[in-house]
Amino acid sequence: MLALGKLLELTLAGREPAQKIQLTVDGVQLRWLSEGALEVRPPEARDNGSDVLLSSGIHGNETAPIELADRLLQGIARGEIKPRTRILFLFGNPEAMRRGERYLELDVNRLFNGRHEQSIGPEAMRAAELEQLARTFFSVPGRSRLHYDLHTAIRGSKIEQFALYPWKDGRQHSRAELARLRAAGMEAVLLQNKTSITFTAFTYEQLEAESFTLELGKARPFGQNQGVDVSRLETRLKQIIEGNEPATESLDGLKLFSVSREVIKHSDTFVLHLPADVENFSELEMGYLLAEDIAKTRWVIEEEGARIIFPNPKVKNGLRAGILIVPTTDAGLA
Ligand SMILES: O=C(O)CCC(=O)N[C@@H](CCC(=O)O)C(=O)O
Ligand SMILES: [Zn+2]
Repeated sequence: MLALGKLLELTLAGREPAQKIQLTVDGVQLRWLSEGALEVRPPEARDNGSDVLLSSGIHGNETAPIELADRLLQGIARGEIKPRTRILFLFGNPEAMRRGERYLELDVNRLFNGRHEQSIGPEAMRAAELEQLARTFFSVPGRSRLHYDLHTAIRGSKIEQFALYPWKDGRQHSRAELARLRAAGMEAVLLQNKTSITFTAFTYEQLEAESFTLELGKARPFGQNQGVDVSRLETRLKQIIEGNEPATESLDGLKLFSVSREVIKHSDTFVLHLPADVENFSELEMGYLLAEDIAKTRWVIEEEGARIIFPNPKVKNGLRAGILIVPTTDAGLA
């Protein structure tokens, strides 16, 4: 096995490889770019013109996606997976991965689209570096661009695997990409309707990639992910990488949601009226008092069919403490 196929091992050990470029037996180039960052380039004759960014470990304790990326990269390094796409593997927050924590001081996934410029510290610098790595990778004109940012969630979920699709003014969400996600095992997609400061929002809004945050189950430590079934996603990713993806147009069984409101925590007096173990996608009744904050701010459910995802009263002031979502249709898809 090539040393660069062990990017995860290198990253967890905080080591730089002696050799930065290696070739697999069938001529695939692996190039180490920076800590937790490696580019895969197929031989020119095999290149199908697609660029795929696979990020994981943006939150250091979300290990199932990191292990999935590691398996794919090892398969490539051993010559078992034969890529026809360029691929950029990124482990988002190496120091948090080493410590088994979501983040150290700042949530990296709230520092994109320029937000890192308003902060200091290692995570702000890492977000800037990730933006630069993604910008360089997606700078070749005329190629298709796909970004999957792989996560697991803090809590259990009534819908286990789902995607979040960023938004940009004047750009329509793609039905073909949703069909691809359905085939990869996603059960629901949340269609965003405003700009954001996450990694996928950056690559979608600024780099013209088709970008998705994928939630794959509940976050657990390394080696304890038997309960997170990524088999359908893994199969689809291999097919995308090898350029032999079966055609699919079906959205059958895929639930679509849109954002009704983001619940923003404004002060330390913020209170969320939900049990600590509430699951993502839990339904909330009309009239339910969801949260209270400074200056008698009240969040009362006014939407028919409302559900909550990512409820988290512990976020820093000014950040999202949950998303209220409602069912939507496929009417706006391109
Ligand atoms: O379980 C949670 O509360 C958070 C899980 C997670 O990390 N989700 C991502 C979603 C990113 C997006 O909105 O596209 C995050 O919160 O960063
Ligand atoms: Zn995450």
